[in-house]
Amino acid sequence: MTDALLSVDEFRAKVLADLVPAAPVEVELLDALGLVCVEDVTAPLSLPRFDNSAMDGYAVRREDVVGASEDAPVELPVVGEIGAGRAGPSGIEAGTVTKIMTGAPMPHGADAVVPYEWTDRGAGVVRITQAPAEAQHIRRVGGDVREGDHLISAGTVLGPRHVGLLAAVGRPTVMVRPRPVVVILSTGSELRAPGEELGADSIYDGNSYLLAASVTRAGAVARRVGIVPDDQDAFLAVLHEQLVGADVVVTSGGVSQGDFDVVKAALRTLGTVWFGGVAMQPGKPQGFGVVGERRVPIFTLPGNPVSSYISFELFVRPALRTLMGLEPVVEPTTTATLEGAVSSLSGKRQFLRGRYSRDDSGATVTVKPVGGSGSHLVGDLAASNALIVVPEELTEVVDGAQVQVVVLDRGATDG
Ligand SMILES: Nc1nc2c(c(=O)[nH]1)N[C@H]1C(S)=C(S)[C@@H](COP(=O)(O)OP(=O)(O)OC[C@H]3O[C@@H](n4cnc5c(N)ncnc54)[C@H](O)[C@@H]3O)O[C@H]1N2
Ligand code: MOO
Repeated sequence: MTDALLSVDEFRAKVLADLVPAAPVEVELLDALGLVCVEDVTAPLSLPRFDNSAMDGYAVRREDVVGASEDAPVELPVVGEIGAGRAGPSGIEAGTVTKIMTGAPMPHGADAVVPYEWTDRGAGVVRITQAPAEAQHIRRVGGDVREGDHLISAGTVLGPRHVGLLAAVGRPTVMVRPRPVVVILSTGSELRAPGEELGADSIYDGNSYLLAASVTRAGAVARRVGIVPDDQDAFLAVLHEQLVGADVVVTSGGVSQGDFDVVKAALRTLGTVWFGGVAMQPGKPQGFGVVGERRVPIFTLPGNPVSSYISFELFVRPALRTLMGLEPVVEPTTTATLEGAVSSLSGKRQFLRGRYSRDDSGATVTVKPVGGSGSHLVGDLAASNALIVVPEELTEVVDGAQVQVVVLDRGATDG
């Protein structure tokens, strides 16, 4: 790679330049979690749908029980029972009560509810020892949401509470930006699937799992294809087969200077994928472009596991978010005090693994380096929860300095 390196920001801008949010689709409610709603949702009905009881007890006419107390209890005949969703008396006459359960519709004529605790729980005749206030324990129709109310604005990222509200007003589906389907291919003749026998020179394919889990965590759909050997024809055949229904392709490995760097060699023949270096460590060799008739975006991530993961976080994740109509991630996200000194390469943005923590007040944030800078260190990667960012111009950062950290393990909808 003799060409000048792109900066991290230049490469990310290049990746995001032509990406636009995917066309909306209608999905079932649980599939909408974490997705961007593209409709203004209004209430098709009121909540509560009808006046109903907030307590298990008796529906009464307040004027019949107004003087009730421990010293002067009122006794009234019980004319029936209304359970939530179970038919019961639709009204009560003066001088009578009906049992009523929480959520059951108020019968005509009743204007308050006396909870069981203020009575002897009588079945034929009930003894009431406390009078309810006007309309006490009645939940009014439309007291929460009125038919026609604006409930959710287009652009809202749907969380569990939105999903619950949509269901509560009877919506089985909602219009959202869909989850991109991301095909994940690991290349390397040394790779074996977990569970398979290893030869003397083979290793397990961690990357396709690392990337598939990252895709899922980002809210997209991972289609983990697994291992493709270092063979150009085999790689292109699998790629074209997998393009059906794919919105994004992510490969790992085969993009550096090696004699068997299959991804670069194969995709160069297509002429639609850029390969070059980015001024960062880990993650220098990168490729991005489009493949197939539908011009599906493809990321060719470096094979070293830490490089692959960090490249995903910096470039693929913002791309997936863009396709989903979410703001691309803005990093670094937090300033922290470095506990320990670190060194870095001049002219490259370094992303070191760290563990960051906040004190109880949340005011003091510290970050400790975890392991070294080697991009094969998956044990340390798993032990980290943040990336310490050392800017291009620095080669040393002293103990106690303020550094920028990228917080890892964010969900689909947070920054
Ligand atoms: N002469 C040069 N050699 C290398 C350079 C360079 O500039 N000049 N760059 C180095 C850097 S930096 C990186 S990063 C790697 C990237 O190499 P590739 O993308 O071609 O990846 P591979 O060679 O296929 O693999 C690198 C490394 O990662 C292991 N690997 C690959 N795939 C997986 C997987 N799915 N699961 C676990 N581990 C995987 C592979 O066995 C290698 O050890 O190139 C440097 N070399
Ligand atoms: O891009 Mo490499 O990640 O420096 O090992």
